[in-house]
Amino acid sequence: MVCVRVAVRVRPLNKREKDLSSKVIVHMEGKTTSIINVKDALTNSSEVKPKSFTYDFSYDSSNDEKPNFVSQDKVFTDLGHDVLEDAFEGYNACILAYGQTGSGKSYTMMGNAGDVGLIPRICEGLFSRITHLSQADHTSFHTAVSYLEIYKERVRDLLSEGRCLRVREHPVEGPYVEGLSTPQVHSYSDVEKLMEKGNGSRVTASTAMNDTSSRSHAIFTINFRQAQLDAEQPSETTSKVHLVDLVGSERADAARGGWMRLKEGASINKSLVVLGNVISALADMSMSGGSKMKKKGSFIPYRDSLLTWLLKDSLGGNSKTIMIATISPANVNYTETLSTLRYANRVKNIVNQPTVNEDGSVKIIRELREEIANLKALLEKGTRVSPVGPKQVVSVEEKLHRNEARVLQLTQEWTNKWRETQNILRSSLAAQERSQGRLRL
Ligand SMILES: Nc1ncnc2c1ncn2[C@@H]1O[C@H](COP(=O)(O)OP(=O)(O)OP(=O)(O)O)[C@@H](O)[C@H]1O
Repeated sequence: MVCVRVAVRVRPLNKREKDLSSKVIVHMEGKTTSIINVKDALTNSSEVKPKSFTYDFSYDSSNDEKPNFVSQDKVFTDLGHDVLEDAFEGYNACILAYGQTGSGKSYTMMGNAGDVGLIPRICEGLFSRITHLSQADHTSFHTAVSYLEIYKERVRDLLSEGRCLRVREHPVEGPYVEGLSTPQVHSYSDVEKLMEKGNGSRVTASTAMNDTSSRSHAIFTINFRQAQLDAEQPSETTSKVHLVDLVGSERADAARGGWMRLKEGASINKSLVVLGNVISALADMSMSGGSKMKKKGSFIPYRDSLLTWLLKDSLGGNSKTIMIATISPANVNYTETLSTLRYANRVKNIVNQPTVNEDGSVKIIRELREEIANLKALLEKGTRVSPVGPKQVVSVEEKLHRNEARVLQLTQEWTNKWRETQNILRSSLAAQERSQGRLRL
């Protein structure tokens, strides 16, 4: 069981805030983020105390001349590296960016040209590790990505011209988007092209806080599988990495900037309200050690919005999850910033149960091998000091032979499947190279 980790990141003052002669009211020291209400400070300075919150990380990106300034690279080193580590160990991982419009969610997740964010850095890191590992041993990798947005409670496939799709639930695998494009990718440049295509399809609008404000939740997912045959012991794990840029968290308010149509506002609001409800229910449950849920028979309302339904595993389930809450440093955004800090504080209490996603037959082979080792130890003991009767030794021997035969058969089946996958991979790579004119025949 692990808690959701939370990072808070403050951006520099933007033009609008500077034009309003805004004051910087957010300060960070170590893991602590403090906020002062400037209005209070002006009326009665002696009684005003900053409100302080402690998170796993407090990132000050407000001024690159400050000694504690946190760059895109530092965010990746702290958080992105862990996500890569999780993926290679076979865990699911998720990063969610939450915050007011224009506070830096897209900057943190996607970034700007020349100053890219977590998603491109994680994908680049993934392929540089794959290249390194493929040279060192016989591991094979399969990577596919998808990119969708949820706009007005509808899922749009960003890799397929924004086609609207339905969400369904598989009895074992859980919720999924039916017909979502999940192209296989062989290199970082493959991913770059897809990201560019997807980003171009996102619904954006100009707001008072942000010239290109995203009006939807965007979920970029990496489906990653690795398989290896080491000393006749196969290993195969899969990992799903969700990288999520949520819509601005301010309340739906038609008066704010005058840009938000009511219907859009209401549905954007709805999914964030449900996300808040899910987070509250999960936080309450973990704070009461699970007893509250059992007693009240209540449930987590994942299905009340598409966002929470699709992210069910990431929130309270099988995933190592990180939330990055982005905030503005300016006094004009005091109320929104304080609400984001409180929200992030609540998320810290969510407990997840990540497990390594191991292939079913590989798991059986590993368990059988463990049992074989135990049986052998038992037999050895039996022949030396004879603690078990001869009849029992025979049954242990029989069991040992049965297990060894089963391991041999399963390993053979798995190896055939592995070789087949490698062949498919090789021919798909060759086809791609041919189509790009790189292969000289
Ligand atoms: N840490 C930062 N350093 C420098 N510039 C930043 C930082 N964070 C955000 N910005 C800039 O602020 C502007 C708004 O940021 P961004 O688009 O990431 O906000 P957002 O939270 O995704 O907003 P929305 O919800 O409206 O999509 C952009 O021009 C971005 O480049």
